[in-house]
Formats: sequence, structure tokens, C-alpha cells
Amino acid sequence: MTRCAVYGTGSWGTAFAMVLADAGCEVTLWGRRTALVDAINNGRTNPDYLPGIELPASVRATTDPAQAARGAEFAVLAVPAQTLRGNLAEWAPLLPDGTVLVSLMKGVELGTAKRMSEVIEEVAKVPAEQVAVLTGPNLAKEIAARQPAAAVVACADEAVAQRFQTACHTSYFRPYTNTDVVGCELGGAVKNVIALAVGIATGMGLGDNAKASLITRGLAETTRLGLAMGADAHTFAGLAGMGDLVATCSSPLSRNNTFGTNLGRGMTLQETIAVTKQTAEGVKSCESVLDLARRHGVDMPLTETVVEIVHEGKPPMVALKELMSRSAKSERH
Ligand SMILES: NC(=O)c1ccc[n+]([C@@H]2O[C@H](COP(=O)([O-])OP(=O)(O)OC[C@H]3O[C@@H](n4cnc5c(N)ncnc54)[C@H](O)[C@@H]3O)[C@@H](O)[C@H]2O)c1
Ligand SMILES: O=P(O)(O)OC[C@H](O)CO
Repeated sequence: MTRCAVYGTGSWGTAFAMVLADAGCEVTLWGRRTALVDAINNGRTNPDYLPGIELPASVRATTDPAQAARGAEFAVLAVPAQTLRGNLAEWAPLLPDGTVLVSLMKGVELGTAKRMSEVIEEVAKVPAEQVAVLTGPNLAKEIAARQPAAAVVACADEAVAQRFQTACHTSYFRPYTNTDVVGCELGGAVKNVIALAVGIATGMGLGDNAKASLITRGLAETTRLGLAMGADAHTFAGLAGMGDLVATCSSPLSRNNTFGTNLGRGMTLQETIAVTKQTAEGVKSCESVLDLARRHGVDMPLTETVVEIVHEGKPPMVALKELMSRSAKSERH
């Protein structure tokens, strides 16, 4: 039986542990808090993140990262993007040689502007061929309810991607492989920023035309950044690009979308943070995505606008007027 360690008992770590268990893997979830780990082991539920969902018996939980690591063929990482570096420094020495590290995270590190797979390679001191990324339109609550979804497993080594594809393929979860790790990770990270923009538009009472325009131009700027960073344009038309944008920007289950909606309704950043119980990666990653854009000389007006609204207090109505009065351009720009 394939052994998997899943680090992070939040919404996605727990839901994805279910997927792995349903696919026939033996799964050990690592969590920080004893009370939650006990609830998972004794009550077979995660009351804090997925209340009402019964977890399969082959999912066990522990607060001991070494116990989670024991015999793991795959170590799946599902913590916030900005804490990964510190967390992994503690966990990496515990992993067996050859363990494949899989990122579930959709963010870019602040300060370094590194993608999650780059942070993993650097901290765990493993080659790119030992790091995979799982991404796509995967709202945790829907997956935990075993509603059908497709996803992408990206790895520089296609054979490794195929191994993990097999490990997580179930009747309701259909993973495809891709070797464009850069494109897949950027698709996941930037869609959170665009979901903030779409949420803000919703909160302002703007219509579906405005939201469709944001999604489409958001994809255009994501693709521009991706091409500058060596990604394959096709990736952005796939599950990691368009697929995830559509799911995240249209679903009230999305934390980024909801965060934006609250801001667009007029809540302050602090008020919005206070009512947000889970990780909305775009709030921090919008700054690192803009950092990446500047490092690569790419124009990303929507990302820039999200940074201005979220972190610089620009009123959404002022931002809207500025976006609409930008100089006229060709769509291929
Ligand atoms: N929830 C989804 O639908 C979903 C789907 C796909 C990808 N993702 C991505 O997965 C990643 C994790 O998101 P999530 O939804 O599970 O978030 P979450 O907020 O539900 O859970 C985060 C988990 O990380 C833990 N954590 C927080 N700070 C920590 C720290 N300093 N050290 C160790 N652990 C810490 C929390 O206790 C919690 O268990 C994010 O990058 C997100 O973008 C989420
Ligand atoms: O809830 P969000 O905004 O983090 O989005 C969840 C997933 O990334 C959707 O694929």
C-alpha cells in the first residue's frame, strides 16, 4: 500500500487526505494541535475545517512530524505558502531518502518571489524531479463531498507525475499530468489575486460583464507573466489556468473571492481579516506576484490594482475608474 504523509490539517490537507485514502493509500496527517488530531483519530471528523464530513479509516493523524514521515513515498504539503519555508526546514530531515514532495499550495513567497516548488527544492535540498505540484479547480469542500473534479499533477519528471497521478486517482477525482511546473504554479497563485479582484467587483455590485472581463484579462496577464518565465501558453488554457480561475472566481466557497467581496462592500482590510477564518493566499501573494512581474518586466495592471486596494487603501471605485481609463490597447498586448 502506498504510504503518504500529508502536512496540514486545514481544509485542503484534510480533503486531499480523503482523496488519497479513497485511492487506496495509507495516509498520516500531521497537525499542529492535539485537540484536532484527537478529533480526527477518535471522531473521524475534522470539526474545525470540514465539519460533518466522515474521514476514511485509513486516514490517521499525529502531531509528530517524524511519525507522519515514516515510510512515506509521498510527502504532501498543505500549509500556508508563507509558513512553508520554516515548516519544511523542520520536516525535511525526517523524510526517507527519495520521498517525493508534493505542493498543494497556491502562493508565491514574499520577499524572495519564489514559487512553492522552488522553496521546496531549496529547503529540502532535492532535485526538481523529486518535487510535484497538484493544482486545478479544487474547492476543498466540494472534493470532501466527493463531487467530481479534475486536477493537474505537474512535475519536471513525467514518470513521477504519473506515479502521483495513480496515487490520487479516484472515481470522483481525475488528475492529469503536465511537465510545465512553472505554468501550473503561476496559474494557481495568480488566480487567487484575480479572484480577489472579481470578489471586489461583486461587493461593489458590478455585473457579470465586468466579472467576465476581469477573469479574461486576468488570464491574459497571468499568461504574459508565465511566458516571460518560460511557461507553456497552453497550460493557461487548461485546468491550472482557466479551470481554476472559473471555479475560484465564480464560487462563494472561495476564500479569496469572499475576501474580495467583503472589501468591495466597504469593509476595511483589518475587518476583512478578522472575519476570514482560513487562508486566503492572494492577500499576501498579490504582493509577491507583483514583485515577480516587476522582476520580469511584465505589465500586470489587475494585480497592481489589487495590491493598491488591499494594501494601500485605494478605494475600489477610484481603482475602477483608473483601470477603465487606461490607454486603449490591442487585445494581444
Ligand atoms: N481550501 C481549498 O479549497 C484549497 C484548494 C486548493 C489549494 N489550496 C491551497 O492549499 C494551501 C492550504 O490551504 P487550506 O485551504 O488548507 O488552508 P486552511 O486555512 O484551511 O488550513 C491551513 C492549515 O495550515 C496550518 N497552519 C497555519 N499556520 C501554520 C504554521 N505557521 N505552521 C504550520 N501549520 C500552519 C493551519 O493550522 C491549518 O491546518 C493554500 O496554499 C491554498 O491556496 C486550498
Ligand atoms: O478558497 P480559495 O480561494 O483558496 O480557492 C480554493 C482553490 O484554490 C480552488 O481551486
